[in-house]
Amino acid sequence: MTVVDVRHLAVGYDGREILHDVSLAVSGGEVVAILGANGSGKSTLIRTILGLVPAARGDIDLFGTAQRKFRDWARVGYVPQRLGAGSGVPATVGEVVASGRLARRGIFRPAGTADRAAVTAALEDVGLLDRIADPVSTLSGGQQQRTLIARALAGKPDLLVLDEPTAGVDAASQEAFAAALGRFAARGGTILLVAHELGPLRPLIDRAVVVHEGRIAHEGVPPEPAGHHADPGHDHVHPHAALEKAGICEWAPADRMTAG
Ligand SMILES: Nc1ncnc2c1ncn2[C@@H]1O[C@H](COP(=O)(O)OP(=O)(O)OP(=O)(O)O)[C@@H](O)[C@H]1O
Repeated sequence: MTVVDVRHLAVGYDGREILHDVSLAVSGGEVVAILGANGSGKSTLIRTILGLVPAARGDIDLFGTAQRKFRDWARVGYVPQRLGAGSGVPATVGEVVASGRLARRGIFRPAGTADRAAVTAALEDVGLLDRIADPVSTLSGGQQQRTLIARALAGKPDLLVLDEPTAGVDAASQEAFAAALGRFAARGGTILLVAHELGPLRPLIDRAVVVHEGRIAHEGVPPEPAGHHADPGHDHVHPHAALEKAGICEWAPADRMTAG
């Protein structure tokens, strides 16, 4: 079953077109990474898929239903770029994760046993159960990101959409994050994620889609790990030239890899 089907999508802001004729299909159980340089339109693509940004042209289907008629949003979990450092959110980790249950239970019905169990399981999954009562503001950036994935997992979605989940996140959190996503994928979940660098997520990725200047420039296996490109005999003439052009080859100097 095709979980996300995007056809000939064009999107713009204030009359300036950002995405031009983008088509992308994600099958059930697939893990797809959207790669590309800063400003290429990756976030715009997933935000349009989620209905957060209107499309100028083209069609989007979710789980076989036209997005404008789609109502089953509980099947979709979204992990945004980050909570925002110093946003002063007074909520506890447990409350943030519990908010991921709202689409499942409805705002006016109190949380039940299933909701509490889902919150506990999701926090356990990302290794933060011991922080359930702590204010999120006391967590590190990486732990806050893990709280956001726990919030999405608590809703028991079939599709997880993540925007740069590991950008600027400490190594321990990246590993915990990758493990939680791996378990979600192993249960048959579908993942669509935006990334600059795949890092520990690489083994999970079935397919990489490279967005360059608002178009899909390349689609296929994820780019080679840094070690291969760092080989002194490596002449940089390789099938991933499109990736290099898009500025996302992972061996690129760090100063060209500014996090978005
Ligand atoms: N709400 C908005 N209003 C106007 N322009 C926007 C808006 N959001 C994004 N843009 C512009 O659209 C272009 C694509 O942005 P987008 O965030 O989709 O890129 P990206 O590939 O996700 O970049 P990054 O890796 O930096 O997050 C950029 O030029 C950006 O400035």
